[in-house]
Amino acid sequence: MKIGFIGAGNMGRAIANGLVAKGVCKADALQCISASGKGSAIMAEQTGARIAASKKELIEQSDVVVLAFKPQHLETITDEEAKAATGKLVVSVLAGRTLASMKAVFPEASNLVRVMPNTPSQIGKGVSTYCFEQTPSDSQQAEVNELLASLGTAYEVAEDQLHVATVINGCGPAFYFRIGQLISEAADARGLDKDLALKLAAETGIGSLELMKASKRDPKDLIDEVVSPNGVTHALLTSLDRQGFPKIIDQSMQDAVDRSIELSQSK
Ligand SMILES: NC(=O)C1=CN([C@@H]2O[C@H](COP(=O)(O)OP(=O)(O)OC[C@H]3O[C@@H](n4cnc5c(N)ncnc54)[C@H](O)[C@@H]3O)[C@@H](O)[C@H]2O)C=CC1
Ligand SMILES: O=C(O)[C@@H]1CCC=N1
Repeated sequence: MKIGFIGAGNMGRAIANGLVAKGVCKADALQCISASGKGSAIMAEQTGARIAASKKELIEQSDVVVLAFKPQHLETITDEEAKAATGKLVVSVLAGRTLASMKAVFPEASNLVRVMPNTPSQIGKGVSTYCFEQTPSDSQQAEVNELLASLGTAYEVAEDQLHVATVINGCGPAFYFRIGQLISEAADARGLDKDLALKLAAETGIGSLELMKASKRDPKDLIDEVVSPNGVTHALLTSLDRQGFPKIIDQSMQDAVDRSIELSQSK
């Protein structure tokens, strides 16, 4: 499978690295192009991908075209470039950009896939959500399965669910990193070494979330196992609730969903 990346920033490189690491794509089957040439130079160095001379050439020489630039730039694809995608599978990771807006730009593509991946794909621990524009052929489904499996796990969702899914799995890593950052800063301020605090936070996070996933138990039951009556966890959770933590989570998710909807309506 020959894959071409238009855009070679954080996400494009995370995917390309995953593909090469899992052997889905040999380096000589990968191409990339970026706006300034900086991202594509890094991707080329990391993966062995070839840097294409133009987007048109990249599209012509790829079986699958991955759009990995900023959502606002979808309409910078020219008619000539779009024509080169006739009969090809076009995969977009552009947050908020709908299948309809992709179809308007790439009317002759064989099929379109909208994917929301995340940065842990860099280490094969990503999770992606995705939807097809048309019911995929067996080979299209197989190609997308193979591509996404190289990044981690993947779940198909209806397109109208992608706004919420984006916040959970696309933005989610930043949420957990922010928690780690705040915990380590608070620990440091109270005399615990910052690096040790970050390790403790990361390993506790990994262990707790693995337990939640493996046990399939209601998070409330898992919380109850930790809380001792009037103990330390009780103090922590009561303080969080008193300060409006549930409302903060709910409102911040709404604000992010609203931004995703806004992006889907923008040109
Ligand atoms: N960073 C993340 O965690 C995630 C990002 N995404 C999506 O991935 C896309 C890329 O995001 P990042 O990699 O974080 O951004 P980035 O800023 O790191 O990379 C963007 C890349 O696109 C290139 N580019 C800019 N304008 C271009 C144009 N007109 N034609 C071709 N290439 C162009 C840039 O040179 C750069 O290589 C965005 O649409 C974002 O919504 C989706 C899921 C997660
Ligand atoms: O911040 C963004 O818009 C993208 C989508 C999910 C992660 N990064």
